[in-house]
Amino acid sequence: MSPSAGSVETWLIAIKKLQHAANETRDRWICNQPGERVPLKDAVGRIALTDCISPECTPQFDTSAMDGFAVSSLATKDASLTHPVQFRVIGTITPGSGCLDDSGIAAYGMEPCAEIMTGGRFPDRAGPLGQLDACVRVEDITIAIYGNSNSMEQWRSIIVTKPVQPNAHRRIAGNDIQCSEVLVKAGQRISSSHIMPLSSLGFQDTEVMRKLRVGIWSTGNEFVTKSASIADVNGPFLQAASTEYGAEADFLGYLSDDVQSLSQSFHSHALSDKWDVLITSGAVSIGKFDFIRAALDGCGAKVIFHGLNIRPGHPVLFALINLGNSSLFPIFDN
Ligand SMILES: Nc1nc2c(c(=O)[nH]1)N[C@H]1C(S)=C(S)[C@@H](COP(=O)(O)OP(=O)(O)OC[C@H]3O[C@@H](n4cnc5c(N)ncnc54)[C@H](O)[C@@H]3O)O[C@H]1N2
Ligand code: MOO
Repeated sequence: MSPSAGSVETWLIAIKKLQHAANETRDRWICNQPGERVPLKDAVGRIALTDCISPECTPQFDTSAMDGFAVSSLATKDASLTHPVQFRVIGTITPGSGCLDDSGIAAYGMEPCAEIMTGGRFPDRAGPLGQLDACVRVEDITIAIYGNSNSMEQWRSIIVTKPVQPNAHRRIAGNDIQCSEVLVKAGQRISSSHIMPLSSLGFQDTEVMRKLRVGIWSTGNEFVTKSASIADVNGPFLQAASTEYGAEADFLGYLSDDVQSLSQSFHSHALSDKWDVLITSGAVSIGKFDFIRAALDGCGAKVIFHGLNIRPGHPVLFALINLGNSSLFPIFDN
């Protein structure tokens, strides 16, 4: 059957048929193939084989969103320029430094505060007026230094002249990622934006499906015999586009305009199971030398569509060959 005006399908219907065939092939076969483990740096563009589940929450504990001082917000509720509140600095917390080191440091009757850097763990400490629950930014306070700079007696205090809101600049544990959250779903294409959450939870590699293997031919005696100076543009393009979409692409060479040899090439390549998808360009219209359809019919392929109401690309054809597992998807050229 040639792609006559009566047999053409709409683009939308063709895409649905294509997706249906692709989903069936994936569910029936590709998902059951063994995957491979790749380091995160090589995972972008690959399809996740399994769900990546967060083993814990991040941040694991409350952290500061600003560089400043952890104070009791309650102690600042009446703070003003005329009634400043003073806190004594009892230590410094940096990211990774863990809990506040409290070896002998005391506030000596004054409200305590802890210097805290962005990403530092909120101290589990309370002063007389309550828990050090909020961070006041370093630019919002005044620092006073007491004592002799040459002696161990030196100590610092901060002066707060405005109320600090409860939990100000405090990132709550689990705010970024919850425990058991799905970071990447099986079947999802991994993008660079997945790498940060995966890294933050200690993933160094991930399990992905093996790459789809695509075999590509260009057809036409003009390429086989090199009789004319016509450059093959579809072959290089289809390899590049397949690679861009995450496949492993092999260029299989040039096919001549001959039904028998076309049919034989399809048969042997589909049977080999070396490729998941075979793509041809050319010989798919209704010209005297357009033998793709006859060759496919000759090797028992099931044509899903041949001819769409689009221009350019009207004679495009999609077929499934069930000899091995390959789908054959010849496309037009012009
Ligand atoms: N008092 C103020 N504090 C902050 C202000 C501000 O205006 N006033 N701005 C905040 C904003 S906004 C940002 S953004 C951060 C920028 O901080 P830095 O670029 O100086 O980064 P660090 O302080 O070194 O680190 C912050 C945090 O990020 C963690 N970190 C750093 N590198 C990595 C890495 N490669 N992988 C994972 N995590 C990393 C680090 O351990 C800290 O936890 O400043 C705010 N503070
Ligand atoms: O510059 Mo910061 O990124 O607002 O958090």
